[in-house]
Amino acid sequence: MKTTGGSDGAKRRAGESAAALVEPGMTVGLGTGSTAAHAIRRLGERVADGLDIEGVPTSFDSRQRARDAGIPLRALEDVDTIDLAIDGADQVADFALVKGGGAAHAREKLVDTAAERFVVVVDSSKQADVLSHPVPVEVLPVAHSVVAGTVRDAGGEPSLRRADRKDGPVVTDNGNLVLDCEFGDIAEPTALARTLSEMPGVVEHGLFVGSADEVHVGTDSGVRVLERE
Ligand SMILES: O=C(CO)[C@H](O)[C@H](O)COP(=O)(O)O
Repeated sequence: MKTTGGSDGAKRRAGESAAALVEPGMTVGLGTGSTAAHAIRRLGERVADGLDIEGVPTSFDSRQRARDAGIPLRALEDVDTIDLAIDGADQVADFALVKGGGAAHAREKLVDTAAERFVVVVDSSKQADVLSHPVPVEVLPVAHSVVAGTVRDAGGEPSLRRADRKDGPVVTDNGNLVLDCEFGDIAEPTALARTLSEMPGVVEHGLFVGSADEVHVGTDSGVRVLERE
């Protein structure tokens, strides 16, 4: 798993803080990434102590982690309600997020948006006044050149995500490709999200606007909890 952002201790504190919100009987969305992994590990410990929950993974990686942690799982297609989702982010500004550093944002958006309560877990290096992180855009493989052109027309600079340990592109859990799209400062994330969603060939993009209810920010000494009013 790629790791970005701040210290592992800060990520652990954020993940464990969110895991403490889970109550018996809940169906819990399990996010992807190194911070969400701490929440999954902690939930596994609570399950071993008798907590009765079901997890809904957002990726191959989070499913493997949850299995290893001993969390009973349900597939996304078998679930109609999710009580609480815990997921990481690449950048957070005023409850708007850029996600998809692990190329899992399509399923993450399904799970996180469906959840009654969506709790974001980050370390403080992910906080910003204005979003500026490149936006991952998952595209149908045949569409990557066309979408790259459309992104340029919209003022972005796309770059096909390449795999580290393989020649060629990253292929998502859904069999698609990812364009990381640089837009500079994103002053109006809602408008950009709509523009990206309307592009033919786009499966899902990593701008999450209006879905996060809480952000648990891990620091070197504790956790700051931000709640949306
Ligand atoms: O969106 C994601 C995966 O698609 C991750 O949640 C995001 O990349 C943050 O990861 P990490 O906690 O490892 O920094």
